[in-house]
Amino acid sequence: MPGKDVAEATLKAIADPVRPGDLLSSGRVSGLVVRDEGGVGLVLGVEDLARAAAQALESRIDKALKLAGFSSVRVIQTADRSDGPAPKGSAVPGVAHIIGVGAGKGGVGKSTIAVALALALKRRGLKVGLLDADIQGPSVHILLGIKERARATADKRLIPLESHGLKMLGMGVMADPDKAVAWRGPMVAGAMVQMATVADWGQLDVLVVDLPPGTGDIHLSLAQKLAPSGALVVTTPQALARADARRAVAFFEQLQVPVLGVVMNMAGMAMPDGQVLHPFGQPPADSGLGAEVIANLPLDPAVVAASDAGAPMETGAVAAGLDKVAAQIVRQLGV
Ligand SMILES: Nc1ncnc2c1ncn2[C@@H]1O[C@H](COP(=O)(O)OP(=O)(O)OP(=O)(O)O)[C@@H](O)[C@H]1O
Repeated sequence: MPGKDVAEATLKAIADPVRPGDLLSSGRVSGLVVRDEGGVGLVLGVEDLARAAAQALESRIDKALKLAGFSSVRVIQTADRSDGPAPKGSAVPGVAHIIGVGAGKGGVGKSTIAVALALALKRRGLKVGLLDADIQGPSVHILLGIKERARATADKRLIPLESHGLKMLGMGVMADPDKAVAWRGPMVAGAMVQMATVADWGQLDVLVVDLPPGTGDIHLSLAQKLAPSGALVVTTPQALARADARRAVAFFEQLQVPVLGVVMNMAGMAMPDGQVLHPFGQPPADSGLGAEVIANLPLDPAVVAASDAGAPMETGAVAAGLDKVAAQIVRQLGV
């Protein structure tokens, strides 16, 4: 299976049609991801190319990478929006803003924080939906204690389930939740986009999307198809998790999804005698993540019990931390 070095060498061999240098040195291509199954994905900046030239370049990249041995090539064309106005709204009708919650590493509490963020936004009086985009490892329905399955309207639109004042959809509430386990990346991403777009969400102020860990097809599709207003990255203070979180921050930026902030989860654990333990290390003064740490949340055993009971906590230190995060996000998005 060809690796990232092969993809880079292939792109370096193609001259940029307008800028000096090749497709990599000119900054034309970013967000290069090579997947285990032999697929490759990248972001192609086309702001200075006419439509026909952009299409021609995309086909040239597709052909060259397939010739180099990649089984599938996914190119996302973007025009630079960095100087543009504030986000105008999502690509899902009726949904004002979409916020992705991601993490570089698994198990850092991303789904727990996605649920807690959705509840904090709801407490501010907003209409909030929650989409579990972790198609192959869904857990949001468990965290919310949902046992039913989603039904569809007569015209085949999915009806989100309602729980704890949120609307929710995800693979875990579909008729056959285990069928996605053997799906390839593009099918998984397609399922996420379908759940987001072919659902009757009604009017939502915010749709929170719990992304799978890492950087892959789902993240690319979120950026390309759903026009998210921003992303939140969750990590623990552990160096291993922070290294992956830094990659996740960089990936969102390459996809031109603004990173609204980083949540440092399990950043300390208060003992009954007042001592604070740091099982995942002390949060460093300079996180080096490339985005602002907007909350340090404690490790609270009550959160584990509440998660297992399907009754997420709406009080306590973690919920209070998320109230501050929600307030900041609402300000950033102008909701
Ligand atoms: N602040 C916290 N205090 C205590 N436990 C927590 C906290 N945040 C998350 N957890 C616990 O950590 C575990 C992992 O959380 P969660 O499933 O949300 O992580 P994740 O990053 O979404 O994992 P995955 O990558 O597998 O989807 C769960 O048992 C959860 O209850």
